[in-house]
Amino acid sequence: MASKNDRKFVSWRRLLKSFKYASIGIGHTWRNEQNFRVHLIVAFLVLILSQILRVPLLEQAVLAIVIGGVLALELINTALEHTVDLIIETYDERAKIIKDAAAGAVFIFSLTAVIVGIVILVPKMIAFF
Ligand SMILES: Nc1ncnc2c1ncn2[C@@H]1O[C@H](COP(=O)(O)OP(=O)(O)OP(=O)(O)O)[C@@H](O)[C@H]1O
Repeated sequence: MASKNDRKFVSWRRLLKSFKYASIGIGHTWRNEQNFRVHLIVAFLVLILSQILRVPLLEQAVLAIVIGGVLALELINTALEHTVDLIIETYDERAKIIKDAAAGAVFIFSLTAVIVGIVILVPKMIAFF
C-alpha cells in the first residue's frame, strides 16, 4: 500500500470517495436521527421562504451559514454519540457529560439560528402580508 507521502497532490478518485463516504454519513444520520430530519426540513422551508420574501443575497448567505452550522453540529453530535456507545455500553457519568455537552452545543447553535431567522425573516413577512 502506498504511503500518504507517495500520494498524488490532488486525486479525483480520492476526492469522489470522500464525497461518497460523507453522503453515506449524512444518509445514515437522516435515517436514524429525528432531530437531523427536523432541522433539514425546517432549513429547506426557510430557504424557500427566503426566496418568496426576496431576502437580499447577503442575508440569504447568513441564513445559509447558520443552517449549515446546525446541520454540521448535528452530524458531529451523532458521531460523538456513536463514539461513546462504541467505547462504553454501560451507564457512566462521563459518557453522560460528553453526550449532554454535545447536545448542548447543538441546542445553543440551533437557538442562535432561530434568532437569526426571526431577525431576518419576521420584518419581511410583516411587510409582505
Ligand atoms: N452510556 C451512558 N451513560 C450515561 N448516560 C448516558 C449514556 N448514554 C446516554 N446517556 C444519556 O442519555 C441521553 C440520550 O442519549 P442517546 O445516546 O440516546 O442520544 P439521543 O440522540 O438523545 O437519543 P437518540 O439516539 O434516540 O436520538 C444522553 O444525553 C445522556 O444524558
